[in-house]
Amino acid sequence: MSKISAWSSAWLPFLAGAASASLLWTAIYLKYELYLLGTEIDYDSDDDGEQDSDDEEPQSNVRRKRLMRWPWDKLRNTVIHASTALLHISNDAPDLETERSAKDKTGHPCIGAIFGLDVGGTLTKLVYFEEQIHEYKRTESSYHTGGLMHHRKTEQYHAAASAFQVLQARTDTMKQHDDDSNTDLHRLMHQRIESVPDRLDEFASSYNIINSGNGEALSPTSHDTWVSPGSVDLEEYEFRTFKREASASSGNDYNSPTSTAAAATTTTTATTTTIQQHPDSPTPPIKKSMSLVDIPKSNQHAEALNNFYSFARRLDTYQTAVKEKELSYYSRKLRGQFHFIRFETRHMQNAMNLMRINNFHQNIKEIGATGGGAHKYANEWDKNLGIQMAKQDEMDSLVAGMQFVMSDIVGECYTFKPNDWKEESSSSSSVPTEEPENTMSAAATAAAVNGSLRKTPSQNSIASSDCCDVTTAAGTEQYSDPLPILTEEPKPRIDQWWTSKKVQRDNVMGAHAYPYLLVSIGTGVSILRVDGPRQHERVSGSTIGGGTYWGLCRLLTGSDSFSDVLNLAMKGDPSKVDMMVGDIYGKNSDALEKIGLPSDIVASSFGKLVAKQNPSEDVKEEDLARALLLMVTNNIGQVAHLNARLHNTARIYFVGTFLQHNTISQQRLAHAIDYWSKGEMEAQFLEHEGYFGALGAFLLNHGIEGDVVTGADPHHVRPRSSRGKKRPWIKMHHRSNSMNFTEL
Ligand SMILES: Nc1ncnc2c1ncn2[C@@H]1O[C@H](COP(=O)(O)OP(=O)(O)O)[C@@H](O)[C@H]1O
Ligand SMILES: CC(C)(COP(=O)(O)O)[C@@H](O)C(=O)NCCC(=O)O
Repeated sequence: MSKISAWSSAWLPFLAGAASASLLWTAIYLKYELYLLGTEIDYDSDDDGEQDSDDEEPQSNVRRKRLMRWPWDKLRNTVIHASTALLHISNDAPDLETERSAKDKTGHPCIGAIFGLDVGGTLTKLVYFEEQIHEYKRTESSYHTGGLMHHRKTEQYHAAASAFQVLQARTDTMKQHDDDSNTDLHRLMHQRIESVPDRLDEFASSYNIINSGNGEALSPTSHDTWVSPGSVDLEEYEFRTFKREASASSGNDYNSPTSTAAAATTTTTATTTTIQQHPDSPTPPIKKSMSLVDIPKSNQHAEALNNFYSFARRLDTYQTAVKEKELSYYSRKLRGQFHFIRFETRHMQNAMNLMRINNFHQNIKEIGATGGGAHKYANEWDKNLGIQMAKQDEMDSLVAGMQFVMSDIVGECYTFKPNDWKEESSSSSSVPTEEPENTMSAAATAAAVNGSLRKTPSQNSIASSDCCDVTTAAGTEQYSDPLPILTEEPKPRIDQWWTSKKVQRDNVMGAHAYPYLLVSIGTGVSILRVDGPRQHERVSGSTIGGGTYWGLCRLLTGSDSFSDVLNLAMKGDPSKVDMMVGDIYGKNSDALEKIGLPSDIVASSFGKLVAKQNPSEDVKEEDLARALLLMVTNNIGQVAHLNARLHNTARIYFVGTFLQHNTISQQRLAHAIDYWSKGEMEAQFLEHEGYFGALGAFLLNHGIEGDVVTGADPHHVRPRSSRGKKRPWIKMHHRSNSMNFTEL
């Protein structure tokens, strides 16, 4: 004890002195820190995350401040800027050359294979593919447990799930032109959870689907609740598209991880080794992934992919880009999920910045790309991101993407019919009553997908080629007359079309599908005649397209959102600005009968404004938005109809983002084509209308094309020459709508 007191009396004064000195230093230091912190808040008080101009020549304390900046400050800037996609590439970003050489090194993850890009005049569309591991596991186990029949049944469930989700969500979103509906998302997510393949039976029972287990066709127990795909076509389809690698027959162990990798590297060549599998043949060996898409599976790749997927899942928080969740679908052919994103091309710089700030560019070496912007922006992408655009032809991509979707999704196509339109079939007990467009029930969808809706006799002229299903596609060399003669003259039904209803159409595949006219309404309009898989020609176009409408609307209305403009147009009254035939001739003129024009159709779009003292008097923005929409749409319809006549195509598919959520134009086009063709032609629309280019770029970049895309037997596609006509004039006269007289 005495020893301790002696020790403390000797050391205590020293320890106390040291402690007080350290307290003093700490106080001085803290005061200095607080001073700096105060100055630092002032330093970036505008909170813009940008360095102010006086930073160029910093004072010594400012230099010190910058070193001491709180880490969250930088983080916050990144988050804020990234979330609004307004970030400028910082000067201290990694050197692109270093990144580029890293990408070139073997083994560096390159995830560009999952993308397809379409850079258009107004919008850039991005498609990405998410391979689904669960799916092939399920497929594999279904072979072992339930056999081939069970496998086919599960395929059908899944196809139905995809179709149902897309159709249902789209039907709902069309009620309201809302880009990003959380309600839809919530509902979709709920459905998707239910459709997890591992819980397939619960999923099926939740929709009252009979799972008899004997391979019979699926049938809904209640047509009010579920969509059943046309069972026959799906079963056939299954056998036509089943792929087996050539190496499968050489006894590979498809379950071993090494063979999975080997299989993955050769999957793209599987397109040439399609084997027709008959139901009675022995259970085939199956590889781990049946996806045609070649996505390498190293850990590094998996991590890079996961990074991107989790980013993309959050993408709806970004203002400039929209992820179209209602369009996501599971591809039966490629065994994975497709997702769809778009942003305005004028925000390209921000999009590149966003990729850079999230470091995605480090893992992307090349990307399948199409559209004019794939050429225009190729150098910028290379320079800023080190990403090469693997350019795919715009029209090839469009056709490939469209035909792929039509062979992959049940119920992709639809048209509009006037409300007095009735089904032909008398067995209407199983056919639900259709409801007007925008309220199409699941039941109507179900019947439509089943192909149970029939045309009226006056529509039968095109029914023979229109209502065939995928199964009848291959093997039959029947070419119906594209423009058959009508026995009875259908009456024009102008008024009813304004409340026309959405009617599903079977996806016409194979030889019966051709020829058809494809009208792409993007910024401008391109018109193609399609004669077969990869057999198409751009026959015409029009400068009056979606860009015309949107550009003029920005001038004429105060709106700067396309969906707002569509909402305006819904409320508008075009007769406030359009001059009707009756306005010129008087209401009941006999002369009108002679020239064959009713008095209540438009004689001149916007013509009424000519006669008014003050053109804007009693005219609202919504009237302008509506009249303009009809003007542009009528013009497109007319050009399309004339081209369909010229090129002998009874079916006209209208695609392009101009039509997205744009029921007015779709109804109008359906009416216009029916009216002008006297019922001989039909306008059809597709649920993924704006994304075929991007999807096609993805597919073509993987070499997925031809019969794999279309489901058609190429031997049964009528070659162009078989029509015995060469049409050299097409190239000369119809390629462009904007005449260039000096060249003629
Ligand atoms: N959210 C939107 N923003 C801008 N335009 C839109 C939007 N939604 C639909 N559109 C219409 O779609 C057109 C672009 O269609 P799209 O097929 O993407 O063509 P492109 O490839 O030329 O950009 C626009 O000109 C406009 O009429
Ligand atoms: C030039 C285009 C092919 C570009 O396609 P888009 O981005 O408009 O979808 C298209 O705008 C177009 O075909 N315009 C009409 C040109 C004409 O036929 O006169």
